[in-house]
Amino acid sequence: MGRATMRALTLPDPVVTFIKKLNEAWHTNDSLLCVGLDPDLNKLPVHLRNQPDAILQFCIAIIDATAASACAFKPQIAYFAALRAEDQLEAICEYLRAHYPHLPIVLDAKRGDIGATAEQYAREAFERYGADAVTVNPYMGHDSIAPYLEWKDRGAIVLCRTSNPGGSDLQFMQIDGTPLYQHVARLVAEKWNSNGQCGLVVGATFPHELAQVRAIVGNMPLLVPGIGAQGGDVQATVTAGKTADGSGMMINSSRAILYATPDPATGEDFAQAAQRVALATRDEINRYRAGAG
Ligand SMILES: O=c1ccn([C@@H]2O[C@H](COP(=O)(O)O)[C@@H](O)[C@H]2O)c(=O)[nH]1
Repeated sequence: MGRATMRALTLPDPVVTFIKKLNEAWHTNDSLLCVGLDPDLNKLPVHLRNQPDAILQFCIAIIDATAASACAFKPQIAYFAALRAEDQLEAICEYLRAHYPHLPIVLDAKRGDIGATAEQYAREAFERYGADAVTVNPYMGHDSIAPYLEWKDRGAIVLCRTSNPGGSDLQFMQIDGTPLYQHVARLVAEKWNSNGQCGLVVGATFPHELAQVRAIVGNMPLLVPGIGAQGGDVQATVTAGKTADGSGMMINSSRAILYATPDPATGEDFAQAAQRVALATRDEINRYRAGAG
């Protein structure tokens, strides 16, 4: 298990809010790239696959290789839960806090439930994993989000216009002549964000909608998945979603970075390949941040 076995529990500094940490990460690393941690055992290099802590070793190698190019890390909880590897996710979050305390951890869990259950989900994200922010589903309304907002120093990132094609089924429904995703954006910006801790998920696969959301929510941070494996256009994404100072987004890429190795059969150089792609993606994003506005 290497360095991560020696962990003592450290939690995020309560006076450093998610938003402050994210702002500093954008500037310190000159990056809007969020590296997604979606470990799929079948895609891991063969020399790691049969090890009991394969997920942990793989993710730590990816983190060390890409941290200098990233503004955040986004572990997707399903990849860990499906493999009964939540203990490895805990160790990964602990490792991130210990070695890269300036980079926010965004737990992608897309939780949504009644308030009493949401309280437990919030504890899971913020206490168990020590995440700086968690993704949540707005479908059940304000009382299902309120327990996350009680954690004033952490972020709640609300699904708004998701990157998948089927997102249009509901998110494009017209209500009073306006699509539902815009109602969500307005609701979060004007009501739910009273403590300034909210963000929105908007897919890079829909740059037009990304621009619409940016116009509604001002400088609110947006988590933007959909470049890389999903084919979203980087230039269109940055142009549509950046704030006046050329920041405002965590543009996520998972598979394109995690499985960048040219030889998945041996995969010995997977971390180097990930480093190369992360750096190139960060630089490509940065090319379109200049001349912001
Ligand atoms: O609208 C959404 C919301 C979340 N995701 C998540 O982001 C990553 C994308 O992975 P890639 O390999 O870069 O496609 C993944 O964890 C999704 O669950 C999203 O894609 N779209």
